Amino acid sequence: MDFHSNNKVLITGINGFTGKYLKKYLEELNYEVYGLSNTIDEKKDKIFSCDINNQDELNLIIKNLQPNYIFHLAAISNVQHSDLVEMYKVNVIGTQNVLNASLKVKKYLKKIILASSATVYGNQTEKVLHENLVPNPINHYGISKLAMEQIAKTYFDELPILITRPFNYTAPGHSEHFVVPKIAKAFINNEKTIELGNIEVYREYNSIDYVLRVYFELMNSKSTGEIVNIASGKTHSLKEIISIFSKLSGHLIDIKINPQFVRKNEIITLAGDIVKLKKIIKIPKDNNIENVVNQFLNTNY
Ligand SMILES: C[C@H]1O[C@H](OP(=O)(O)OP(=O)(O)OC[C@H]2O[C@@H](n3cnc4c(=O)[nH]c(N)nc43)[C@H](O)[C@@H]2O)[C@@H](O)[C@@H](O)C1=O
Repeated sequence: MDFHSNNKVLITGINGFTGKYLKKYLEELNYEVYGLSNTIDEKKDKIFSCDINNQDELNLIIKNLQPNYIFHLAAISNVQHSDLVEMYKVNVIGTQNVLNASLKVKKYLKKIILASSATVYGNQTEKVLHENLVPNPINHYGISKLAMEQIAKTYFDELPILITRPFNYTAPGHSEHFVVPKIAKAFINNEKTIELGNIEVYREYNSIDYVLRVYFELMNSKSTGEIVNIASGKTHSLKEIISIFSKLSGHLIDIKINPQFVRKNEIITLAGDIVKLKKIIKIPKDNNIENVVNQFLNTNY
């Protein structure tokens, strides 16, 4: 008789921003959560030290673990990351390695969720981005994520893969390489000025609770062999974000434009269409920009 548990989850990049939140969320729902991390030297509890660019190491861990679900979150996620070789190696080849290793345990697997990115769309004429648009990435990060998607599609016949395209989301614990945590830190430290790049840019800044809930629902949905946005469709300009921080903190800040932070290849708007997502899952309600800002303001930096 097979005593395999059925609720074993493996998260790659478990010590990253989303990985840490997802681990906690799934453990609270009684899933058995394991992880891979390249930021630890040796195995600690259920977290294995593993570089996804080491195929042999990956094969061994995944083969022994026999997970039922895999969330592949390990990636270079900073759009401006300067080491392009590393970016392509981790985002593209790393994904191929995870999928290769997954083939060895495919009889146990119910779902592999891949975190691609909304940046694969680039700048489009459509205001709201739906999954049938032809991707048009304009930076290496988006290109690496599109390459990752294309590779994943070649495994669709063999593995239960769902490719997700998360739009921007943030929460405390997110690196200050990203704009909202950077703004939050300036407000919390009562700084007089903040230096930013392009501020006439529009992004969704979804809450982590929203994204975790969507991931969970997708993991338990029947959907595989396709691509779906993790989006809300609600965008905010950076000016608006600053004014929400001002309103909720009672603190005013001057914005200085620093050319160092101005991106040449800029995506002006990333607003996701949620029609397809809605067909697969029930959209969670808890997604409000003021709650996102308050989460930051209530955190010590
Ligand atoms: C969907 C996508 O979402 C994220 O990528 P991102 O949109 O590049 O995120 P961000 O927070 O770095 O920039 C947001 C906007 O804000 C502008 N901006 C202005 N001034 C500063 C500034 O000073 N710093 C930063 N970081 N951005 C600035 C910047 O030019 C951009 O227009 C990642 O999670 C990525 O992994 C992902 O998949």
